[in-house]
Amino acid sequence: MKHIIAPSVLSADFANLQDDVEMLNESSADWLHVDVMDGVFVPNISFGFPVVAAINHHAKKPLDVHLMIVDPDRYLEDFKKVGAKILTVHYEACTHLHRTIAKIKELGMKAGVALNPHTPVSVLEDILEDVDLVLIMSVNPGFGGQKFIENTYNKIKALRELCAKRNAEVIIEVDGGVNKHNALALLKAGADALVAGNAVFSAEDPIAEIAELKKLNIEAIQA
Ligand SMILES: O=C(CO)[C@H](O)[C@H](O)COP(=O)(O)O
Ligand SMILES: [Fe+2]
Repeated sequence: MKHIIAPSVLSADFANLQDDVEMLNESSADWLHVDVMDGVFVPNISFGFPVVAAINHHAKKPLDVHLMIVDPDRYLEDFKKVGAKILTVHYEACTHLHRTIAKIKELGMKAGVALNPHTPVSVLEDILEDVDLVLIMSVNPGFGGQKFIENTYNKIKALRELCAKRNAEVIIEVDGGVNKHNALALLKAGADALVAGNAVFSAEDPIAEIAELKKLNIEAIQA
């Protein structure tokens, strides 16, 4: 278990992005989660390379880039150039996932694969040894601030079992509707990394909110 907290800048104030990135630098966050949406794979467009580069320019923590785009192979090198340290593609968006994962690692980034809520973890059985991270979507991707899907707990547990069966070490990340009320249960189910957008940025004191999520981590380790 790694116990990583990754606030999602999708919920930041885009007109004052530098302030929010600096706030995250000062916080106990481990990674900055960066959601790239193309308006095709998901029904929303977020931002592209110049914005990711600008975030990276001010960030003192690794960028955990979540690509919600079709045919991500076209842009892997570009995301490396703008500062991605962890690059996650969607299983549903890749025709040759094994090749895509190999290319991400060849470029010197950690390679992740994301699953939509309807996609069972079993589809990853033959790629588990090759990936560094699996991102389980706990909402349908495309927007921040959505309601957490409860079946996520079953998926985390099933993925943990699959990892044990295949003797694979992967970081299990959960993304969507995560907050201080469900975080501990997610960690206990076997999650290593939690993404939180709305919960952090809608809080009166985002730094305290992140600290609270980190504190839950400590409780989980001790449990
Ligand atoms: O990938 C995402 C949406 O597709 C975001 O990372 C996710 O939704 C985080 O936001 P919130 O915590 O507000 O649900
Ligand atoms: Fe995300």
